[in-house]
Amino acid sequence: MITMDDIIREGHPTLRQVAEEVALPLTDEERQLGDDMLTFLKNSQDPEMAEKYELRGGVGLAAPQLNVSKRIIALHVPNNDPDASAPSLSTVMVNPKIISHSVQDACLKDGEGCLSVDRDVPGYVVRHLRVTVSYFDMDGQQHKLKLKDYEAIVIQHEIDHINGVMFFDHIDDSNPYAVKNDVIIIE
Ligand SMILES: CC(C)(C)[C@H](NC(=O)Nc1cc(F)cc(F)c1)C(=O)N(CC(=O)NO)CC1CCCC1
Ligand SMILES: [Zn+2]
Repeated sequence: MITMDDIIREGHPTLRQVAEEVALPLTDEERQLGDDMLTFLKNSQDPEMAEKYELRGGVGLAAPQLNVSKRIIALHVPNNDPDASAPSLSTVMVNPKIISHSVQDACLKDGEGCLSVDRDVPGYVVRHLRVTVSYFDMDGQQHKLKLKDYEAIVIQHEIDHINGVMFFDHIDDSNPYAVKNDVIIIE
């Protein structure tokens, strides 16, 4: 199973590479990797597993964070209302691509962190409020998905990783909380 020891940290060159497109059908190894990535996210959000294996609660993970420079990401975004059983978004995406996005930008009120970054980097990370993403699932089926708000932020953070971009690259160091007039601030 994947633990925090398998996640490479800021400074590792693989985090700055543009990851390779994945040929379809996936090899068994690539399929196993996708499964393991999604399982890590589920484990990280399970209080017992997170405590037992010292996992940081994660909502998204990209293969380059496991030192695998391939365009595979996993997302496991819990549903806002706690009693809803199903998460709002739980999937592995192969060769994900943003095919359109809103003019409207947004950022998380509390800024962002990263499983590969062991320090706090304050500031607003301005992203698109809404995105339309094309991707393949692990069976090779193509999907087109419209996401907004927090889910859109998460997927943009993960797609950045397969392009060698880190969240703090988007922060204006001279004024970390600078926002152009109409950026939606997501609570
Ligand atoms: C870096 C970390 C703080 C662990 C961040 N989690 C998070 O922001 N909140 C969170 C965690 C949960 F488990 C359940 C929940 F509803 C919310 C995260 O997983 N990522 C993913 C990452 O580092 N991917 O490479 C960073 C987030 C910043 C904005 C979107 C993803
Ligand atoms: Zn990250």
